[in-house]
Amino acid sequence: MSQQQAEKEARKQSAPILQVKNLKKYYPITSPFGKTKDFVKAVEQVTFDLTEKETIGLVGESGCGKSTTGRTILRLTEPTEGAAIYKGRDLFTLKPKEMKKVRKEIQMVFQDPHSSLNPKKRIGEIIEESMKIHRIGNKAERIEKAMYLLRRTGIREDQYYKFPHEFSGGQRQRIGIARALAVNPSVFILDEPVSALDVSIQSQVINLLEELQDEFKLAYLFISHDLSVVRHISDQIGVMYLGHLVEKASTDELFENPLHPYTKALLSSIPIPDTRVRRERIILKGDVPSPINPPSGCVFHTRCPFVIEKCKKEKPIYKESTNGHLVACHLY
Ligand SMILES: Nc1ncnc2c1ncn2[C@@H]1O[C@H](COP(=O)(O)OP(=O)(O)OP(=O)(O)O)[C@@H](O)[C@H]1O
Repeated sequence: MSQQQAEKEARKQSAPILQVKNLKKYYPITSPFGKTKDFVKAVEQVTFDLTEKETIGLVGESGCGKSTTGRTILRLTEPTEGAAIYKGRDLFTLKPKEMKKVRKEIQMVFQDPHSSLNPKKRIGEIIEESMKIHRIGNKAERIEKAMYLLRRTGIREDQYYKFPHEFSGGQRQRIGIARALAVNPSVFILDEPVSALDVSIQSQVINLLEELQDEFKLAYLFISHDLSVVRHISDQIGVMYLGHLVEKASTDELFENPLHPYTKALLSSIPIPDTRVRRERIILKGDVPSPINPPSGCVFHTRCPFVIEKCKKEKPIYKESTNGHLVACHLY
C-alpha cells in the first residue's frame, strides 16, 4: 500500500470534521402579495461526511443543488431541514454571533473572486483586513502573514500594494485563496473555483489547492460541474441530480464501477484520451424536470434509459455495494 493510500485509509477511521445530515432546502416562491405559492425543491435529504485533509467533490448538471448545498452549510441561505455538525455542534442551531465565529473556520471560495475582492483596496490590505475582522495578530504580524500567504499562493510580495484589477483571473483566484487562508480555517467550501479559468491555469490552481490542503490540514467540499476536475482533486465524489445525492463513492470506485444510470451517463460524456478504449456514450433524453414539481418516485425516472414501473412510484433508498459505495436506484 502506498503512503498516500495508507493516509487515506487512516483518514477514513478518524472522526468527521463536518457531517451534513438529511439536508433539505426549499426556496419559497411568493406571489406579488407576499403569499407563498410554491417551493423550489433545491436540495433533498443530502447526507455526507468530511474528514480532515479530505476532499469530497459534488458534481451534477447546472441547477441540481450543488451551490445551495454549500451555501446552506454556512447559512448564507437558511436550511429548511437537516443538520450540519461541525466539530460536534449543529451549525443550524447556532446564534448569529456563534455562526460568525464558525464562518472564520469554514471559508467559502467562489468562482469569481473579482466580485468578492474590494476593487478600491490593495490586495495586501484585503488579506490583512480579513484577519483584523477576526482579531488575529497585531498589524505587523498581519502584514507579515499576508506577505507570506501571497508568496505561498504564487503572488510576488512586491504586488502587495496592487489593486485586484491589475491581476489575471488565475491570480485573483490565488488572492481569494490567500485571503481565505488568512483566518486559519479548517474547511474550504469551493464553489466552481476553477470553472472561469483556462484549462492550463485550472490545473495550476488545483495543484496549489492540493499542496495547501496538506500544509494547512484543510478539508475541502469541492463543487463543480466538471467531472475531470473533480476526479483529479477528490477522495470521494457525490453525484447530484435534481436536489438528490444519487450516488456516493470513493473517486476510484466511482470511475471504475459507476452504478447509477445518471452517473454512467455523466461519465460517458467525458472524452477518453486512449483511442483504443471504447465507451458507449449514453445520451439522456429530455430536459431536467422542474424542481418545483419534481417527478414522483425516483426523480431520474423520466430520463432513465433503464426505467421500470417501480421507479415511477417508489423513491429508492440507498443501497451499499462495496466499501461505502452508496447508490439510490431500484436496479440494485
Ligand atoms: N435564491 C434562490 N431562490 C429561488 N430558487 C433558487 C435560488 N437559488 C437557487 N435556486 C434554484 O435552486 C435550484 C438549485 O440551484 P443551485 O444553484 O444550487 O444549483 P447548482 O447545481 O449549483 O447549479 P449552478 O451550477 O447552475 O449554480 C435551481 O433550480 C435554482 O434555480
